[in-house]
Amino acid sequence: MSSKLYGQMRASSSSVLKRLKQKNPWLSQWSRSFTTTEGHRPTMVHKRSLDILHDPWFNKGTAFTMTERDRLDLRGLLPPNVMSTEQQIERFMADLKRLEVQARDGPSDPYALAKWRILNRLHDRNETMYYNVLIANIEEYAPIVYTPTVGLVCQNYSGLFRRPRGMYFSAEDRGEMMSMVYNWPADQVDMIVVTDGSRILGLGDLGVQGIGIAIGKLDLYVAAAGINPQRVLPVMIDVGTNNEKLLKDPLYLGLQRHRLDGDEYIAVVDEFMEAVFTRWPHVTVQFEDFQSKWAFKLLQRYRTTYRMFNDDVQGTAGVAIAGLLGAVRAQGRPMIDFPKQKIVVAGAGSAGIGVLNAARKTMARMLGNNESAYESALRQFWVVDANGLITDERENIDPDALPFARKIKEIHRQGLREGASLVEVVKQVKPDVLLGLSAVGGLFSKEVLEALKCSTSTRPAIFAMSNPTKNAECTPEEAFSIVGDNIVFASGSPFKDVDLELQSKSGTRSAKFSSILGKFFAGMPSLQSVEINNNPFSVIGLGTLLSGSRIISDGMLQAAAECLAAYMSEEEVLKGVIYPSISSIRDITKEVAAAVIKESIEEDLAEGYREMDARELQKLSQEEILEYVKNNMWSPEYPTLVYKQD
Ligand SMILES: NC(=O)C1=CN([C@@H]2O[C@H](COP(=O)(O)OP(=O)(O)OC[C@H]3O[C@@H](n4cnc5c(N)ncnc54)[C@H](O)[C@@H]3O)[C@@H](O)[C@H]2O)C=CC1
Ligand SMILES: CC(=O)C(=O)O
Ligand SMILES: [Mg+2]
Repeated sequence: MSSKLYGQMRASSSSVLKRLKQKNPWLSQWSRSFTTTEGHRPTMVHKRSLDILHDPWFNKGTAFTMTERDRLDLRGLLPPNVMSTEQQIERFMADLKRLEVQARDGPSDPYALAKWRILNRLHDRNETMYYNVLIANIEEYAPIVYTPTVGLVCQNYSGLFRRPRGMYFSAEDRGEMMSMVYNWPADQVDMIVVTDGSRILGLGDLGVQGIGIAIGKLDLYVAAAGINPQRVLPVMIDVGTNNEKLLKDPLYLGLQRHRLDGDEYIAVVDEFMEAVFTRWPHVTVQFEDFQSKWAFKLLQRYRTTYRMFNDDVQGTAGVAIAGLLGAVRAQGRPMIDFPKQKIVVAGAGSAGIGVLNAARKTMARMLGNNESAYESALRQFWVVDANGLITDERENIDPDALPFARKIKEIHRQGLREGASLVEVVKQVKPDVLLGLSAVGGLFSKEVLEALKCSTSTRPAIFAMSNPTKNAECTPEEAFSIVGDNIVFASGSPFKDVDLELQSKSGTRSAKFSSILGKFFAGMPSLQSVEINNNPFSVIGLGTLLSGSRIISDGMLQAAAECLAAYMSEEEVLKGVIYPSISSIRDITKEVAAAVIKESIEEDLAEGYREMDARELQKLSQEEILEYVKNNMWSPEYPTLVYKQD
């Protein structure tokens, strides 16, 4: 193509772009956040021709310039019109939006799986564009790539599986993992999310199909925490499944045998950990959706030797603490009043116990951080599991739940008993907070919510944290319509906006609730409803990576929680808005990651990252740490590609 003709094409594409922007204001917003790569150092690739088009890390599709097409032997392999990134996204979005004409209602969206498929295909062919689409539309598509749709994806994975993503280590690979790990093409991996598929969201054992959760979480980490997608690795450890349906399913993709247990199970996970830390010594490994039986054991086993954390135990706890402190502030009280809160927790699994341990620790610190503070904090919790209220009369009590078992004498004085039902407990305790991590949809029934109306709090808080949407303990609509509008509400999965006719003293008014993705970067309420989800804790990964911390300490997790808690202004919190909007997720990430780095420096755990060694890190001021984080957050931009022979 002559340079004149090429120049005309560029000019015409810029006028097309202008017209597109007039028609679609969101495009202008997108292009502001998309910085040009002109003048940047080119990226060397060892591939040419079709190999590049088939590589999602390097593929730009129709956006390859004519000079690049010549340089990389792509000429003739693409339609001749060179498109701008804006045009590419416009074309893609037009396709995706076709499904949305009658489907604007989030979780019950009948096209959710179709949207996931379209996005997944884009992910397979062009990662840069995929993350541009996700970042620019995070509120809308986080519920597709993550909860609730990711749950549906995992349940249907055998049918949806097309191109493999991530790595699979199975019980059959024992003895081979140290070499297998070198089959992954990237020399650098910063973040691994690993699952054994034994407890996927609230959906139970989904075996190998649980890989979807590791993929979905990492998608958000890239979009929200600015982790480089070329350096993330979703992993499935397939030790079999105890899901009888999958064991009989001829289309099931995993090992069709019952799960390994005991020492055999540990040997597989040990081998995996050794292999990945041998090849990538600086990686952070996040354990996700392991059944509680293993979640705590593996955390104890590895946390002082490897850079790892368990998101369901520790990430959930961090975000819940931020929310619980926010709920105290929403009552117009100082955070230091947290140890006075009466908290009923439904669910004593990996997530529930993780939250309880962290809440106990936070209260104890506020009460003096001594033994008696730890003891007296325990009086603030009532824990209900599948067998009712847990007391010291319970037989075969899970050791992790043991500290929270109430003394039977004390409980009798409160008019309760071992195994008391949730509604009985709420009636007698009149709690400030009712928190659900039970995986039982509708557990906060009309009766339970009616009982909460007698709460002694000026503003009771309801955290219906179970996922996906159908497992939420109650909906915001139920909570607000039964308990009243003077509550704080947060959910684990997003709920569609609802207009409620709320009876208030001033008459009937309409309230709009919206929820967004919480845990990692919780909620985006327009009134009091918000999503609370451990997602903000991908930031732990970013903070750990950039500090080069040897391990992830309790202090680093606490620093992240406190930073998240302090993020909201007094005015917002008094309105019941206790978590920031997901649309500000990258800004929150920066702040929280900086807090994690600072803590790791203070605890003398930081060893530095790339050119920033430990000594340099220690010299950084607060502003410089923020700048350092910002400069190291990945953004989706096409690099200029230059071919280099191997
Ligand atoms: N929003 C968030 O950030 C997070 C949400 N979760 C969700 O929390 C739920 C639980 O996760 P895990 O603790 O790992 O599961 P788990 O299976 O380890 O624990 C579930 C607990 O709920 C209890 N339970 C069952 N039926 C109950 C009932 N009728 N009343 C009271 N308790 C009952 C069980 O006895 C058990 O203690 C899942 O739905 C998961 O998706 C988990 C992590 C983070
Ligand atoms: C959000 C999450 O980690 C869970 O539901 O398991
Ligand atoms: Mg999880």
